[in-house]
Amino acid sequence: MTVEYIRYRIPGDTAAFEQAIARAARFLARAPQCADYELSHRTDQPDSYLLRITWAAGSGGEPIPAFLAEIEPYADAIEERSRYEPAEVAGAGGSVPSMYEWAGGLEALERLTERFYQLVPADELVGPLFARMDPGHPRHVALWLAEVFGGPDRYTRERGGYPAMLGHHLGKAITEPQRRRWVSLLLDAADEVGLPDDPEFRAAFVGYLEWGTRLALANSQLGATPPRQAPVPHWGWGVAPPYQG
Ligand code: HEM
Repeated sequence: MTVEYIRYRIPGDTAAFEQAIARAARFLARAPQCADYELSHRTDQPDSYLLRITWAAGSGGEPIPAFLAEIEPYADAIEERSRYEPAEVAGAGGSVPSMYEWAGGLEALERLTERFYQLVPADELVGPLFARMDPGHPRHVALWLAEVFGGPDRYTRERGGYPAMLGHHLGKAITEPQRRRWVSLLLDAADEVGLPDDPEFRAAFVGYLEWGTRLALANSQLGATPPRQAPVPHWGWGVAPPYQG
């Protein structure tokens, strides 16, 4: 993930500038390589603006021609344009903890997946799928969940990110009863290891599991052609944005 900052000084019509950026932003909103964006202006210098664009992990921030065409008239007003990579220090601030923090961090997610993969082998529906499971599997899935729920991006850096995760499911032909059992066993494990059981956390947690397992099922069917490249999804407390094709 990279974050691009574009700092503008607009001596003239700031309303026209904001409208131009709003038009340009429609193209950011539709671009899969854009994870987030925000325009703000300096409190003590209202003609000084900062456009922040967060490029999705693994995307490289490929140019978006329609977006660039809209901001082109303000090219001379750019005072600084630079890209940053997030360092290790990150958080959501004091107001809203990430689901990762709320769950208890990596240690709690590892307890969850360790217990889950103790339950799995004995299960007649999903056990056979995991017969040749890599011994590091519980830890790898914990790293994935950590990244999804707002923790460090270690699955991307250490395990190959979305393409690797997808590769593990391709051709497995997961059935709906297996999917349901997978979710059910994971929730049993969540209760057993004492993951937070408040309504808000569990609603968001189950929301991700439903979404993720339904994708895993679809992607695992013979002949499925899921996207081979995509960022690791980031799941938060609210609802998922609408699927726009
Ligand atoms: C939210 C849903 C899911 C998540 C987050 C998830 C996560 C993962 C991850 C991260 C891996 C790769 C681990 C590694 O890097 O070594 C993996 C592999 C795998 N997953 Fe899933 N998975 C999900 C759903 C499912 C479902 C529903 C099934 C089957 C019922 C399934 C079966 C498997 C199998 C068989 C492997 C390969 C295990 C091995 O042989 O090492 N997954 N999963």
